[in-house]
Amino acid sequence: MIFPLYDTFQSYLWLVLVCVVLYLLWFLTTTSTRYWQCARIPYIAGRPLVGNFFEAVLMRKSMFDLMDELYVDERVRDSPLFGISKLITPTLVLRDPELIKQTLIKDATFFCNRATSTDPYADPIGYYNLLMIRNPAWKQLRSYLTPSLSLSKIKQMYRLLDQVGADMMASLDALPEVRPNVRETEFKELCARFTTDVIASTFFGMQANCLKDEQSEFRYYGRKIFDYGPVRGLTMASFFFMPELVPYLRLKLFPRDTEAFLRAIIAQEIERREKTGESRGDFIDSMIALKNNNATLGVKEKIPIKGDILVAQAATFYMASFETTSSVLSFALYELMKNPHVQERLREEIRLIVKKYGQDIPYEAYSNEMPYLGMVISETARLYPVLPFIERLCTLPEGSTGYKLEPFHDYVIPNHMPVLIPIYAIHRDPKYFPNPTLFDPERFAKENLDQIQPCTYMPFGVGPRTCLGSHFGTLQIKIALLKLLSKYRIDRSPSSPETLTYRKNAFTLNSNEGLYAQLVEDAM
Ligand code: HEM
Repeated sequence: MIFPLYDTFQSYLWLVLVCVVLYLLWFLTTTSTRYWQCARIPYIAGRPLVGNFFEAVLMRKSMFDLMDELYVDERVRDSPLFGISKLITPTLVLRDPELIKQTLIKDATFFCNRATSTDPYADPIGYYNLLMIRNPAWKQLRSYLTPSLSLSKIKQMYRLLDQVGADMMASLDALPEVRPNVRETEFKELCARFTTDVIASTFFGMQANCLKDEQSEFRYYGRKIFDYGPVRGLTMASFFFMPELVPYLRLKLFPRDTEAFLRAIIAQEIERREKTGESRGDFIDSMIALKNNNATLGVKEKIPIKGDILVAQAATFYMASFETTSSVLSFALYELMKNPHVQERLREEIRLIVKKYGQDIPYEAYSNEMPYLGMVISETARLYPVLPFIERLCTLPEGSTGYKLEPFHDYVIPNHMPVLIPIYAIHRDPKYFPNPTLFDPERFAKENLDQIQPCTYMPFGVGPRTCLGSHFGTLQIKIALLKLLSKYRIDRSPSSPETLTYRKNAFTLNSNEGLYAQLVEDAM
């Protein structure tokens, strides 16, 4: 008699267990939404487990489009800040420029770290670099590396940059003509080859030859960093969505073969210079100096800057420089093709410079004598910022209860909450930039600059953790545009896309369409 009873009891026990597990799962995966229900600010409820990034995780929508949709959602569009869920983590989005200024500039000490992270033990090259490292080591590292991109260093690199610009022109001149004096090219690949050659030549003292050789190793490994197939896409997403789990998954920021390539070439170049005593005053020399001066990172644990930690610096500059710069450059060329009146005005400015200096244009002319060139680049970076958002981690002193947003808001940001600044959406908000999808460089004319509200234009980020290479990147773009437009006019080709859609599996802005155009010889 006892056995049937026991069986029934067992079945109930299983049922209860399943219910408890399901309840725990539900409880865990909806923590974030419950947090926002209790916090008194507008929020957009996410789905259990995936939060508000479901479409991006499934690679159905680009991060740019997704963030833009959240920004204009009617539940939050009148609020200076709102809550979302990054998987199961409550995440704050700041919409209001005053709040952005207050947190990321005035109180930057508490918003200097990025939430995205990797594991210092399994992935030292991915961790010990400016993009990922956290305070206090970030501050030390930034002070070690800032001199490599000072204005005087950039001026020293100018001749090398100019030479890569000449190589780019030679590669265009070598293209077959589709009609007399007309060639066709695709800008994304051209620009990536140009910016990869620049970083190799100026920072590493090497000839990458990407513009001359389609099989160049530098281009091959560079492409692999940003080529997001399903595995690499998920790896990159993990650093952003679940940095806490990254150490257990032993993931790496750089593909393993790219890491091995960089390790080999940097070690070789350092060894060569140490043997020959050659000094070029470039980034590699600064790395050798850091090593020889026994520079360290960290306060309690002092990590010597040598070996993989040196490779990490080179890898970051490689990663942070070529894709960003080539993205803005290729979108600028695309907009110039679509807006012939802007192109003509820019060519007129360039014509005067070429008339004045011939081919030997001094470095200073780029900063002082071509305002319209600067305006075209600024407008491109507004319309096409390379990142969908800037991200930070609220990091307060031990024991602090939270960061008060008063007098702007009575919400208190808890310690360790991720904070996002949706720069793409803000750049396209008609409140700050009327008729926002119109490509209009006049917005950045000297007399109009005071109409741009602080913290509404952030293509290079904001606060002390802003881009270290903004001047260097901008100079590369200026040189490439000047060289190209002084010989060619850019016209539509039958393959030019009319409108652009963005790649769903990329963290940086990249179009699905190839940016094809015709180059019509029209030398000045
Ligand atoms: C037009 C080209 C470029 C654009 C639009 C761009 C944009 C950005 C943005 C949005 C950030 C994040 C800033 C933040 O979180 O507030 C960043 C960070 C960074 N960029 Fe750039 N970048 C460009 C070129 C470069 C170049 C050429 C280099 C180096 C040679 C570079 C090196 C870096 C570094 C090292 C960081 C991390 C800084 C830190 O965390 O301390 N960037 N960049």
